[in-house]
Amino acid sequence: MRQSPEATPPFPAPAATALPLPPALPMDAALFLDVDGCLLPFAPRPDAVEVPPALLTRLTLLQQALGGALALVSGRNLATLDQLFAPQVFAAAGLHGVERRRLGHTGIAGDVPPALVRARDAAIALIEAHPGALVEDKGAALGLHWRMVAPENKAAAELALRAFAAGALSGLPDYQLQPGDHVIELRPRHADKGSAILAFLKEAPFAGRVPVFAGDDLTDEPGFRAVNALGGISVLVGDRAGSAARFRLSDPAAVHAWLGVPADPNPETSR
Ligand SMILES: O=P(O)(O)OC[C@H]1O[C@H](O[C@H]2O[C@H](CO)[C@@H](O)[C@H](O)[C@H]2O)[C@H](O)[C@@H](O)[C@@H]1O
Repeated sequence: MRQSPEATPPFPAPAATALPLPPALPMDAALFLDVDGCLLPFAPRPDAVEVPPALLTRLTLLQQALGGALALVSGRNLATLDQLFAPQVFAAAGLHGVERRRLGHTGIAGDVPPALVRARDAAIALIEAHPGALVEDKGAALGLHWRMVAPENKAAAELALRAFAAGALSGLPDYQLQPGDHVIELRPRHADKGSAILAFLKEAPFAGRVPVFAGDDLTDEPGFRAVNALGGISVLVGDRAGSAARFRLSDPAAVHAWLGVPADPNPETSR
């Protein structure tokens, strides 16, 4: 995976592949799971992902076995997470920790500043010049994607979208850039995945349990640091260098195996 300039550590980082496999999931875990790139393999577009039935069944069983202490912690918004994982409803943090909802509670959606609406409209106009690029309107956050741009045009599209996002940020004082896998996002900066995990851990049924968090991308790093500080289990998915995670799984299929999802007899449908 190519790293964004924002992610470049100031010193050579240990190879991610040197990290050990995580231990078996403790039954007193408070389990926090990133979605894209961790539970689900990447798809060409944000709306092209599907949750395999076996994964949904296993997450539901784990939620029960852990006394409800399982939460999705994602860059997607809560409404999209609920659509993806329907008919199940999980405790969840959305928009990289900005939205948070305990089971049985209603999540609070962030306000959408007018400058973000203007940025969305300008981004929609901009991507006309970059076929394959797309704008993901997440309400209080905005994703600019270039995964589907033709290989020969990808670098130019990435450059243009990153420059556009950096420019739009100047009109959004409470926002920050969130680099991700073939995406740059504008999102509120008052929360992150670490603060969301810490907030869950102050409440039942998460409080007093061993925090466990698996994720793949830069947005997951604050979550890894929060879990590490509490002596929990942080699991990098993939081989991104410079992660604070202490354990590693190679891909979503390995995450499924670790979580106890029965193997798919037809792997093409779940990868
Ligand atoms: O925190 P996550 O649950 O990992 O969400 C991070 C972003 O994931 C989505 O984008 C990524 O996945 C797409 C579907 O596989 C892919 O097409 C895209 O290239 C990836 O960047 C989602 O669309 C974003 O809103 C999330 O912030």
